[in-house]
Amino acid sequence: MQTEITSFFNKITAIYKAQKPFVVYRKPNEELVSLIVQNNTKLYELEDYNQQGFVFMPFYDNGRKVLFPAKECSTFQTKITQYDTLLTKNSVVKITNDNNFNKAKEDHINLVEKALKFIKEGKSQKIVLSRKEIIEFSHFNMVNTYKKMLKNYINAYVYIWFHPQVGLWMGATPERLLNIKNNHFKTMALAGTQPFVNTTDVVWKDKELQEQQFVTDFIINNIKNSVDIKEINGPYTIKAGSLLHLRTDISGELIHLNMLKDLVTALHPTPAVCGLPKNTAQQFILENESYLRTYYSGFLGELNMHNSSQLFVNLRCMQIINNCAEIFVGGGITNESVPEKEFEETVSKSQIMKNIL
Ligand SMILES: C=C(O[C@H]1C=CC=C(C(=O)O)[C@@H]1O)C(=O)O
Repeated sequence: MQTEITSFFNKITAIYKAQKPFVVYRKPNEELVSLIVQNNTKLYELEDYNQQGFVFMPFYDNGRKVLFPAKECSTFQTKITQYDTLLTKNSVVKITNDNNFNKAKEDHINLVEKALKFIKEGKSQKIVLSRKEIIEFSHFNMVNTYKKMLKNYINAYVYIWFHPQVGLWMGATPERLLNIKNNHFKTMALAGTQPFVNTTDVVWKDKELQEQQFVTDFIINNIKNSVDIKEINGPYTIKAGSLLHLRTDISGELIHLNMLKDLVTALHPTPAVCGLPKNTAQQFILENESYLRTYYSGFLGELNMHNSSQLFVNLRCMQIINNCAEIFVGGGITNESVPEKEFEETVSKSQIMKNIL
């Protein structure tokens, strides 16, 4: 078993060295780790939602929607039950210096204040604002970093995704966008954050309860005419690394089978990563965040594979560029937000990625 796992990880290293497009992923609370390797280096763009394969989708509609088509790919799988035996050698990390930290703090607080003014003028109810933190390291070991992510974030969707024309992304996301199997669907509203301190039995403030309710209401309102919602369960507290979030599960049945595109369009981007109203918030983000999100807060996953589609929102993620990790972190701003606290929340979120580097 151990040799099988070792050769699985050696394969990933070899494929990356050969610069072939690939994705390796493990779904939340599962043992199976899947590796999909595209047999050529072409960049295929998703043309319609009936295609089969693995999608990597941007936050903005104008970004490249990448598909690893099933018919151009080979799949390998392994089961990992014992995480303790996985090697966890450290990468050597240089921590960002204080000047960068202070500048990042000032910039983020200014951005949150601008959004707060916009919200208080009645132009929006919620805007999710993010920033990019750059960590420089002298040595990076992709596979060991991934092993640490697998081990530490059992209830997350943990992946590495690579295409030579797009780059190398890694993440451990707690948020499912959509799961469709036959005529059943499930999705979730995930928002609100506080640090995990020994217990999940915590009290949530009105700000977090409201920002999460915005997401639940948005999802229900946007899908209720095209699906039969059978169950709404929540909000309840979940642990994601060193943080807690509020989550509501929403599931039910599709009215007809060919609904994937309609549902994805109705859901993405939810107010968990964008805001309300959707277009106003997205415009605000585009005009005011000082960088382009590209694939952060987009989504990824299996499309029409094994009779199901399982898509996850790309959060708690980073892009590796040369000897740097660019870590993407954001949080929901409502009229009750305190700018300094919002910055601290992004610091806690980036720590989740830093812990495994
Ligand atoms: C936008 C992010 O998180 C979302 C998911 C959970 C909690 C969130 C929050 O409390 O703001 C965000 O909506 C991120 O991690 O970058």
